[in-house]
Amino acid sequence: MRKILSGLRIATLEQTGTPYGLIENGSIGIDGEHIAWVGRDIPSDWSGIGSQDFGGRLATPALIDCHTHIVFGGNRAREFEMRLEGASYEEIARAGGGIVSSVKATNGLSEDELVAQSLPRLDTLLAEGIATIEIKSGYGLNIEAELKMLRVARHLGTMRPVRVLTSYLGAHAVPPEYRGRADDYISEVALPGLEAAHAEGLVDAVDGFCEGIAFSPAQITRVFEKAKALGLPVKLHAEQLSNLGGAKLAASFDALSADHLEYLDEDGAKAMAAAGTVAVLLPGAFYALREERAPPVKILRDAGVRIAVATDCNPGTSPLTSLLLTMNMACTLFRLTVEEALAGATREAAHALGLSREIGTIAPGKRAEIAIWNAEQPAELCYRIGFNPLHQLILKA
Ligand SMILES: O=C(O)CC[C@@H]1NC(=O)NC1=O
Ligand SMILES: [Fe+3]
Repeated sequence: MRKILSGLRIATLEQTGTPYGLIENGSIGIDGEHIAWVGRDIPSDWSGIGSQDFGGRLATPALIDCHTHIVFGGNRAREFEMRLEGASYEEIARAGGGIVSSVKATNGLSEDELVAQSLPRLDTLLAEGIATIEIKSGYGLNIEAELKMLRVARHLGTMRPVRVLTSYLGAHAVPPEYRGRADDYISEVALPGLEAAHAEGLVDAVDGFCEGIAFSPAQITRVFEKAKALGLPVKLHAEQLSNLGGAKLAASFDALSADHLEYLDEDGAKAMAAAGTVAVLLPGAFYALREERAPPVKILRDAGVRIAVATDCNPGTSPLTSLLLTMNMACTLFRLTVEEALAGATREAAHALGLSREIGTIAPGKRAEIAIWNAEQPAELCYRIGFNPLHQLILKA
């Protein structure tokens, strides 16, 4: 089936030299699930095809949230209060709270209950024009529970018109029963869990948390070696609270992305640029933890590192279910330009998921996943705080 979308200001996000790859008063030809053409003039062989006029509205690629932990049970509102009373995120984690408390809440739920608790977060995100989302495990921390989380993520993708990419995050935190024995946890849970998840077709990428309160570069290396042996791409939570060289380690495995990066240095940025590893910035966690050190955006720009932005939706450091607000935070807190923030939630997010051939810009051959906004300027998508101007999400002809 063919269809023409006309009367649009099209922010293609193609890197044409024109800001946003913008096409004024443009049209988009859709053939089935793919874009056939984009431009100001309708090709002659499309003259008899039905056209829908959008009266000058802004069109962008459908949004992509490339870093979320939306599958989890319970909430961490009490920790929010503890932080208001002066406790730090790390103190709470070392005292047995943090990720481990979400593990207890998650492992007490059945697969159906976990789906039911995660679906409202997915629906809230999708309402803002998202067509692709990455969902991590990491709140199970035993083999069966990690598999359950990934099955829930896969199931969510069958319940809504969304593409779900899963990331195995068994190396998220050391559970209490392995306290002081992180290497044993990697040997007895994280690695066999990854093998089992891969065997069941549940894993699209492998992630880890490289931090003093989580896993060392050497322990992450063991997980990444296993991922490599299984032919799986990797990504890494790196340099969030300190610099352990996680970004450089990720780049050495040609990682799809290194995420957070508040403590990234020039050496790490250069390694990321050389490997094509995308910097995924997560302003929700920076905001929620009231961090004072922002990611070194100038170093990333100067090194030529691709920059994506994502919600990092999780119960502890970023209970954020708005990619539009994330884009606003990326501009306001990290000083990204509007074009960088919008590219970060489309084109660059696609690169962070290894999907840049299929999605992330409006161009012939790409998937016909297009967000139409009640807006004219791309900046309207970033400057508002808590307003959703989505008019319509197009997913095929
Ligand atoms: O606190 C949580 O529940 C997750 C925190 C989240 N995970 C991670 O590796 N970094 C984060 O900010
Ligand atoms: Fe995260």
